[in-house]
Amino acid sequence: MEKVAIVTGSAEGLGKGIAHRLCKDGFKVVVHDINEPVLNETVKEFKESGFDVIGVVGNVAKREDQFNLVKETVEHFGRLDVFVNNAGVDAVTPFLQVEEEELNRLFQINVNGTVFGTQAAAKQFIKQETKGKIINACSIAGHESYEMLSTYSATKHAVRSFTHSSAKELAKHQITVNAYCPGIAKTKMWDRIDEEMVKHSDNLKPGEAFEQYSSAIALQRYQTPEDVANLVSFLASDDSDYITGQTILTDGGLVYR
Ligand SMILES: NC(=O)C1=CN([C@@H]2O[C@H](COP(=O)(O)OP(=O)(O)OC[C@H]3O[C@@H](n4cnc5c(N)ncnc54)[C@H](O)[C@@H]3O)[C@@H](O)[C@H]2O)C=CC1
Ligand SMILES: CC(=O)C(C)=O
Repeated sequence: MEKVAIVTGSAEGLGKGIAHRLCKDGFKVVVHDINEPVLNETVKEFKESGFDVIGVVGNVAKREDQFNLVKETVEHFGRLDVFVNNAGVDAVTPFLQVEEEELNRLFQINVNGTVFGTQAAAKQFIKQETKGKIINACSIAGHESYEMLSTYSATKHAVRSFTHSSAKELAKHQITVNAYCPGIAKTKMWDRIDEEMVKHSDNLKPGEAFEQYSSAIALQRYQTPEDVANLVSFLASDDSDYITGQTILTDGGLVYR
């Protein structure tokens, strides 16, 4: 029996890399994103590679969209086995200038989105009477708090906490909840972070914030979506069945916990 996985925010970036890897691992995959045109391109590309995928448009911050995502998945593929809460957004702001709009936007997407996704997936696993795997996007910023990234870091600390508490509550249903904590990956997220850090600095040039963060990586290279997907592939596999409530760093040696 082929298993079914959902990856939120997977039209591009780390999510796309994760969805691609799960397809290669033999999963039927639901590619999901708020950005419909890019989502359609990714679904087309995956289908041309022979992968069994569908695309669903939605906003993780909306509870109804998250439950609808699971409903559409089950209607199409008949079941759900893995839910990856990958979608997330960033903000670069000096702490004294952080406004309510930023706090609401980041918490609604990064935290509420993860909670709603976890609830929707767990209810489906319980209904199916099967084990299930929930895998959350945390970050090095869920273990360490960064200057100019205070709201973002707070949301990722919250994701880490929800990973722990939901894992404790859902374990009796044989549902595991774990998180991957990437370091510095050159996706559009880091392009935006670099651009904003330059704006808030007197001496940084474009690319230099990314270079500064990357230069601290022990393995001496920035992260690729494949690096992240390697960990998520393991967390989605039966080999991780005895692991729950863990928020695992995959950062090339940057934050040590
Ligand atoms: N890039 C990095 O270095 C790191 C990224 N992460 C986390 O990994 C995850 C993926 O990051 P990236 O791929 O770098 O980001 P990205 O910005 O490159 O891609 C994010 C994707 O999520 C989608 N998305 C955004 N808001 C959404 C919403 N409300 N509903 C549905 N989809 C939405 C976007 O359209 C985009 O396709 C995020 O949770 C991020 O916080 C964690 C650590 C490091
Ligand atoms: C984007 C991100 O999680 C960091 C801290 O680089």
